[in-house]
Amino acid sequence: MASVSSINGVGLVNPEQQALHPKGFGCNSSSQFSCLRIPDSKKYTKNSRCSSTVIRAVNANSDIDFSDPNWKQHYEEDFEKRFDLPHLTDLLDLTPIPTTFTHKSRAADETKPGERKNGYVNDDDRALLKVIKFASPSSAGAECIDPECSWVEQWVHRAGPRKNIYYEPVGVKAAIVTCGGLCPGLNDVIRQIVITLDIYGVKNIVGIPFGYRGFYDKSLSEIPLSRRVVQNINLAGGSFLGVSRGSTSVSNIVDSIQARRIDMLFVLGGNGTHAGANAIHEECRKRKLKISVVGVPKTIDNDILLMDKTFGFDTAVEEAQRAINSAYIEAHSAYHGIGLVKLMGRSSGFIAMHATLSSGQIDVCLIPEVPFSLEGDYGVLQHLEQLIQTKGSAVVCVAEGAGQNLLETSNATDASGNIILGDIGVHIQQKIKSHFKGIGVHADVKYIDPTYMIRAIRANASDAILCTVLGQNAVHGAFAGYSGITVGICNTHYVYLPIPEVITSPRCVDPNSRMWHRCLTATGQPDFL
Ligand SMILES: Nc1ncnc2c1ncn2[C@@H]1O[C@H](COP(=O)(O)OP(=O)(O)OP(=O)(O)O)[C@@H](O)[C@H]1O
Ligand SMILES: O=P(O)(O)OC[C@H]1O[C@](O)(CO)[C@@H](O)[C@@H]1O
Ligand SMILES: [Mg+2]
Repeated sequence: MASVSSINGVGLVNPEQQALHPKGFGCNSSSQFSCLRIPDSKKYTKNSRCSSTVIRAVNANSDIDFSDPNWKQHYEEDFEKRFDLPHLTDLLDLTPIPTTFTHKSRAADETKPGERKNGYVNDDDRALLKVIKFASPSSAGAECIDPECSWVEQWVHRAGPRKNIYYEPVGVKAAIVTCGGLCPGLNDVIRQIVITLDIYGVKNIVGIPFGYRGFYDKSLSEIPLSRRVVQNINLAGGSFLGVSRGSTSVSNIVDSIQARRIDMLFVLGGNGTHAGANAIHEECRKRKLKISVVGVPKTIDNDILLMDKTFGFDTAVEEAQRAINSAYIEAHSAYHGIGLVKLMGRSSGFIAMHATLSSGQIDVCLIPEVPFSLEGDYGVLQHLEQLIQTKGSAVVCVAEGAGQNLLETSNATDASGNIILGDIGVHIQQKIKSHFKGIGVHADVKYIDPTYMIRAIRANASDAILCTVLGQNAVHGAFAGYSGITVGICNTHYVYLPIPEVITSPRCVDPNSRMWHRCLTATGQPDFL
């Protein structure tokens, strides 16, 4: 179990600075390099956008002395410490009790005591975070730690129910809160957390309404939750509890948690929400409270580090197909038709990239991680001109965070401090229209912005499964006595991760990755610079 000092604080809200601050997570690493430590100076770059410059592994590890024959051992030990999970017993003297969580397997113990089917996970079980051994730094998408690209083992903690727990379920009050923007699957996670708590024997379960606001807005009351209440909530999109952006000081939130006598807090949200959850966890530790704070990462943007994917992403990609297909049909049915679809993705182009790959109908995919020009010989407009000449139509997919350098920025922020982006979709639409008018060529431009429609729907089957497992594991993590952790899926295995490790920056598409290259192969688009 971790000592406080082994947890990298990554500049989260400190006690002096607890009020919310403007932020715009600089996109400093890609999925490929996500496990590597980002130099402190590069963390939480205020209001910077997702950069196309991926920090290559070797640069990120420039503080390692590779001439030391034991560097790998040091790295692996350091990694183990970084991914150690904060536990209530780090600060409190607690005695575990046998778990109350069992599967309903009849003959279980009495006949074969050694063969219980309840399958508890051992605290020392680990999952391997990275599974490819790159032969050379020049291998496509290589993630290297040293210049030779040696094999280094990086293990993270396996999620699941433990044999011993640190709470007597009957006395537990558990709370669930959903923050940030909407995301398909929020209700599935809420539902599964309630059901799993119920199986442990927890009777006092509440929802905090409208995100962190529910902790300080006196006009909002807790929502009692039970199996019966949540039974069908997964059939609808949105959040049964409501969401919000913006907040009060962490100290006020923890005062509220204490006043409500909450023992376990399940926090569903993106990187901002997780920064808040970690700050709440740190404040609880400071006050020596026996409270477990467990996150469940939520974002259609898929921009949380280290995870295969976050829930809601699959659904978003699937729903985006409807918009892309409409744009394609409009474009192909019109004389010189150009379809343009804007998809969400503030810092990362995962939705745009995957929707492009999935649809097979996109000619140009534009994402925040890859800079592009509209004008000029190599610009997007010139390429569209060629497509109109050769194919007679074209379809463009753009992520909302793409090409922000082409727009005038206001520096305005939302209630959570996220920069309000310029509308790249409208900008490109106007540019296409004026370009074709300027060259005297007819073009029929149809712009579709399905962003909120994509976010508000219910989870598809694959996301619903992910939500179910994450919800269960969140509860197992809290009963196991962990706090300041989040749940995720790494290489198809379910794991617990210390919150700071997943929010040092948004996860971004690596322009050198095989996936982006596959996307380029699918569209046939050139570089636009
Ligand atoms: N650094 C921080 N410390 C404490 N609380 C934070 C921090 N950043 C954001 N929050 C709070 O977390 C909540 C959600 O943050 P935010 O609006 O950025 O959404 P998010 O969790 O990043 O999700 P989304 O993916 O929808 O943007 C807000 O109530 C916000 O005030
Ligand atoms: O309009 P809202 O609710 O602030 O949310 C918009 C943001 O939500 C996200 O989907 C993240 O959840 C971003 O891609 C987008 O910028
Ligand atoms: Mg966010």
